Amino acid sequence: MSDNEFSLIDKHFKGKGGHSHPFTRLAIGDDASVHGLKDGMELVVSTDSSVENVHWPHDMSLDLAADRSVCAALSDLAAMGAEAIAVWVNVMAKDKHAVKAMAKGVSRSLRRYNVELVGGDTCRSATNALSVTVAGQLPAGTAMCRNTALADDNVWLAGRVGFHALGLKQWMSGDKHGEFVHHINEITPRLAAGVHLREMGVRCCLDVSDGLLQDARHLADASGVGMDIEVTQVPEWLHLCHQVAGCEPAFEAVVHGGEDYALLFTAPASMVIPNALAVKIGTCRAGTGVHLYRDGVLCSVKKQGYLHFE
Ligand SMILES: Nc1ncnc2c1ncn2[C@@H]1O[C@H](COP(=O)(O)OP(=O)(O)OP(=O)(O)O)[C@@H](O)[C@H]1O
Ligand SMILES: Cc1ncc(C[n+]2csc(CCOP(=O)(O)O)c2C)c(N)n1
Ligand SMILES: [Mg+2]
Repeated sequence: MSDNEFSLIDKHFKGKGGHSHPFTRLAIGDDASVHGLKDGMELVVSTDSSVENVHWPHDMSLDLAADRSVCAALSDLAAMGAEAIAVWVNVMAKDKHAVKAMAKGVSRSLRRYNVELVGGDTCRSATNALSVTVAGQLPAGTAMCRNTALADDNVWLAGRVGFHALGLKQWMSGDKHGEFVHHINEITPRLAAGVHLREMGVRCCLDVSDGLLQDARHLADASGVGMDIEVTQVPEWLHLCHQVAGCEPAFEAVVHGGEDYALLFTAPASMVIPNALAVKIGTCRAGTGVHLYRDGVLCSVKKQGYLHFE
């Protein structure tokens, strides 16, 4: 008998994620999943869509695209400092081959981070796409939010920026084996770093999906502070300048390139952050707006980061 959506779900999704978490009482198979949190814990939920030709190039393999989509969604849990505990994946596919390919990437990514697939939906669609809902938990009152930066905080970055954008540029220009291309295949949700930062007492964080400047503005605006960032302090700045033939394209990628999913966070100057975890790239100040400096010189930046409807 040929596959229909029910046999596809049984074969390719049921039991294909990471291990079950005590949070989940009922997973795939019923009308809904059932969950319960321990006293003193809070539930953190986020949802994220990825669409072919918008979030990944049409000539990228669908299992990699699905892997990336799950990781991008998990990154929002990392940004909140939550432990990932369950994922729901809606798969919208042009045909059953696409379902199988996307299921492979979903399974691989969830096993990598050992998060259970507890439900989802599978349907035919004019365009291949995924919508990924993620749930996490953390001790009540400890979530790292965007609106809690203070005027004297330092600004830190855990992870790299610019690499994904440079990889995408190479891929789109036909250079499928360019030195940066592998960065578009491997989105890393910084889950362990997020939990570590939250446990250290960090309270203000977001993940950089749309570009350093745009996301820094989100954090600064939400907190009602200004921010000064020294762009040359981002990890591997000089490497980027050398590898992409100059600091101009490196600046463009670092400032506006999204999808590296580094964690941008602020912390009081008294808080010691290990070098292995993050680098200091700036400071908050009273006022508004994000000022970018390059070797101490204020830069005038007109462009925005990634915007869906521009
Ligand atoms: N259609 C919608 N309905 C309700 N809330 C929405 C909708 N779209 C976005 N939001 C909310 O707006 C806020 C910002 O959404 P956005 O997708 O920009 O999140 P982000 O974490 O900044 O970016 P990313 O999704 O790239 O991680 C989130 O709280 C999100 O839940
Ligand atoms: C084919 C193709 N074109 C452009 C991009 C770049 N891109 C798409 S969405 C996004 C921001 C994050 O998404 P969201 O804000 O929806 O979470 C970025 C930087 C890509 N990855 N693939
Ligand atoms: Mg986010």
